[in-house]
Amino acid sequence: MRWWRITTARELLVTGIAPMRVGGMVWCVAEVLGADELQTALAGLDGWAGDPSGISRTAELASFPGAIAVVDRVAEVAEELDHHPDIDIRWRRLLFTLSTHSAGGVTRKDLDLASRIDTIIREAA
Ligand SMILES: C[C@H](O)[C@H](O)[C@H]1CNC2=NC(N)=NC(=O)C2=N1
Repeated sequence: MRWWRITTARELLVTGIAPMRVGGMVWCVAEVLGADELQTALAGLDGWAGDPSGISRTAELASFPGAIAVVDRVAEVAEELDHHPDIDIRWRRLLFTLSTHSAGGVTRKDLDLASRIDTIIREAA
């Protein structure tokens, strides 16, 4: 479990946990999802599978430069969200693995990032 300082309304939406105001700042806990909650959430994503310890999906792009362009775009989003995927690159095939390292498992932050990765892959196809 880990406390996140919330600076935007969007971040609040992502944690899905009741915010707490402490010393003029807003904080939320990033909590590892339960197995059932996770499976329900995975059904709304494109090709992700896994368990509360981590989720992953692959993507095959048309070319190696095409795959690297996707990685580049994912890097931008990861910086924006301050949440970073593990990425395995093999020619034009990518494997993304997500978990919240500080929480020790999959949280809403991973679901949010997964959905953003889906959009990037869809746009690249
Ligand atoms: C300080 C900063 O918020 C943390 O180091 C962030 C950066 N990106 C991260 N990404 C992931 N996947 N898990 C984390 O716990 C994490 N922590």
